[in-house]
Amino acid sequence: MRDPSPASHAIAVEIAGRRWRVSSDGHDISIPLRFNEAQPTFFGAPAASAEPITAGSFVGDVRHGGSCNCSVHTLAPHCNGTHTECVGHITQERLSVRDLAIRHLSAALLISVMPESSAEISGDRVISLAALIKAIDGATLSDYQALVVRTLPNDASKLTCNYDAGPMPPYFSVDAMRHLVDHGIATLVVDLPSIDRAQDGGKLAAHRVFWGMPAGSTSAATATRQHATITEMAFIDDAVADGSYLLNLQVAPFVIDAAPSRPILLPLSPA
Ligand SMILES: N[C@@H](CC(=O)c1ccccc1NC=O)C(=O)O
Repeated sequence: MRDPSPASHAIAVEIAGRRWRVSSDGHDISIPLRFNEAQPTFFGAPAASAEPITAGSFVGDVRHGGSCNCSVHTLAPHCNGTHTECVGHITQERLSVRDLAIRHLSAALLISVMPESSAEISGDRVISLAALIKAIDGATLSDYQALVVRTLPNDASKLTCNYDAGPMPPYFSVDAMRHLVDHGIATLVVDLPSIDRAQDGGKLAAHRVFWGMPAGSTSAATATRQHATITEMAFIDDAVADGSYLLNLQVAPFVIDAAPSRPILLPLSPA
């Protein structure tokens, strides 16, 4: 039998003119979605649930005598766990993440950010431009197409957090988001339920900046960055070190604005 050690699977890639070695020893940074069980929840959405189908004498549950398991699953992709969204999240045009999330492989920088107290809204914590720059810690953001943001503190409570019950979750300042756009970040992955304040009067200001839209616009024609995607409610275990990765963003092919997704980080080292 061939040696199955990870080193034997090492591959080299060139991304935007830079050569990297890729380790096949990847990290899945999605939250497992356990239907009818503990899961994250946001914005008053019902929990993702599963119900066996019944048809005549058939029941889609082997435990109840069915020949096989077959359920109807109900979920709100934006609210029940890791999902990737496209500009169709905020446009009148019904654009789908299946069509727009076409960047399957990107060079990604993983950073850990400590949100700061908001100067504008007492009690809020924000990823300000200063907090972002501190976390980037001298790395060259424009070498990457993707940014993965782990917010601090980080712990397993993010796997099942009820974001409606606790304090307002942190969110990005518009300045911080402009910085990402100015440096060409097209794929953003965060462990927050939203990059904007959960209750923001419908502004979604950071979302609009990221998709290159003017404030208040709901027209896809105004979006200068239609292929940019935002992945929210990822979970990046502390065992995954800050640094460079190849990001493989796998998204369920739902023809809607957002779908459950599974970002995989494969460690990159300079070749
Ligand atoms: N902040 C918006 C709502 C919002 O952003 C939102 C609502 C439901 C599910 C997801 C949302 N945003 C996610 O990025 C508002 O207050 O109208």
